[in-house]
Amino acid sequence: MLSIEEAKSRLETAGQSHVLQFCTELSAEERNALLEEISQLKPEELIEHCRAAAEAASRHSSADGRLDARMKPVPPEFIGSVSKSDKETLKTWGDEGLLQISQDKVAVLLLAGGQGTRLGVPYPKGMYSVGLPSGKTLYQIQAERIQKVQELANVKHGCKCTVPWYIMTSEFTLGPTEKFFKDHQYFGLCPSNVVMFEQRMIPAVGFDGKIILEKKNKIAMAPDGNGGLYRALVDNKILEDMERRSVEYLHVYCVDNILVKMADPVFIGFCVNKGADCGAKVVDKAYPAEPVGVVCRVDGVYQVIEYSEIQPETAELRGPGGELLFSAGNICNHFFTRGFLKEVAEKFESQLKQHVAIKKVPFVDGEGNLVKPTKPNGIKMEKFVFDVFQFSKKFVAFEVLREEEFSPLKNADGAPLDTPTTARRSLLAQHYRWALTAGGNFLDEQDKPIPTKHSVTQNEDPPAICEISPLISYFGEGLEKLLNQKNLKSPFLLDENEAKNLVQTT
Ligand SMILES: CC(=O)N[C@H]1[C@@H](OP(=O)(O)OP(=O)(O)OC[C@H]2O[C@@H](n3ccc(=O)[nH]c3=O)[C@H](O)[C@@H]2O)O[C@H](CO)[C@@H](O)[C@@H]1O
Repeated sequence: MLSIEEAKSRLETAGQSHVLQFCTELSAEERNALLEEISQLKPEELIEHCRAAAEAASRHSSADGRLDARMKPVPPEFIGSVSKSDKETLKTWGDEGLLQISQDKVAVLLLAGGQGTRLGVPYPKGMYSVGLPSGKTLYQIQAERIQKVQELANVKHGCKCTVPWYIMTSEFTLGPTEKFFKDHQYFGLCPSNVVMFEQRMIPAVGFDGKIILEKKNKIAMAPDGNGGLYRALVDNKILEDMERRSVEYLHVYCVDNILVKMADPVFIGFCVNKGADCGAKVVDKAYPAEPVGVVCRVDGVYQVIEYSEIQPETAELRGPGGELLFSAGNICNHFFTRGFLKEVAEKFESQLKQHVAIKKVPFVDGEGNLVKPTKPNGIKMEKFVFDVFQFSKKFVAFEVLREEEFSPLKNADGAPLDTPTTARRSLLAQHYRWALTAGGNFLDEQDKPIPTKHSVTQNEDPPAICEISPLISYFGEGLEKLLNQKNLKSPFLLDENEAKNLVQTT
């Protein structure tokens, strides 16, 4: 640990002496906590960080840094598409993906270091349960999809493969996430195949370039954005771990999409077949202001322009047929080869753009009183996971169906969109469709047939409640032998026990 003198000189060099202004009032324990935080901050990096933050904030308010004028849509022929591909092609990609999975070459990597401020729960988002009949949390659903995709590859190729699960956490999420997994016996996965690691935290800075103190002995720190992944991979020697396990392909995804297809064989197979080193799943944007980034080209280079950084006029632009010009909505599902990640981590990480968020950051004033600002007073700097696309030698985009693959949980119930209710409904609507396609008939509590509805929106519950465990079906496969011509009483929960019952009654 640093001594007070060392901390003083470090902070003086960086022009941040005020961080120790309450030092004499602190207990030994409180002082040590502050010294520990200061010891994490390297003086050169700190100087650069505070300078860049203040500069970025002044640029932020001007229009200079905007890319809108240079944005071009991704040409349609460069986007692979689920809806525009025939069954045979989709099967070829899916088979390729399962082959790679069977050879232990595929891993998933979850970005779970965010604070989930909009949802407003005091624990990591993955621990959230959206109120499904099974009560499953997002983490449990994801874990079970990993088990199922392993099983699909095992059955097809007669192997016993592993899809390791890397989970990037932050100071906010590591402890509770670890505990949650332990308390739930890793949801049936082998603990050694679930690798949690922590991203870095960086200080929030005021408009004057000074670090903000959130308590007398605590710097206001925030995770360095999901693009902090690349530094975290190096800090925690994750690329070496991947190499040891012979992992070549990574499916990187964000925590809150209840429909996420873990290690999606079709996406992996598509990217591998195209020889891509980097790829992104996209959906057609639902409406111009939808809070999703758009995949586009700027000066011929692929990149995502985040929803917070695009002008509303640009988002509204339409093509000749009335369709949105920038319609390739980023769903934060990325494909990377290990080789590409290594190159980024070794050569390009320092070139990643710093994105600026101007926020209200609670702080202690000169007298030590806690102030909750009513106006934004602080700058948080973040890197974004997709900012590495520009370094790709072969980038591909893959358009998937929203109703099958994207329903994010961002807001608390009461908000119009992306809530626990919309997430639950999306999953139940999907399982309802799968059950109907498999030939099931739904009955109500009085054993009366429930009329079929072929299109269910996010604003309503499906006419019958049906939840299918990921351990039974990954993308709707294998249900016909269980459900064809069966009467299913709503609410119907198809888990392993129910599957056994159904087999016995066939
Ligand atoms: C920067 C980024 O990817 N933005 C995408 C993200 O936006 P959005 O603004 O929704 O991004 P979130 O803040 O939810 O973060 C996305 C993911 O990154 C994780 N996270 C975030 C911050 C951090 O420091 N560490 C960390 O691991 C979060 O836990 C989450 O799993 O998802 C949308 C789809 O739902 C996309 O359209 C956006 O383009």
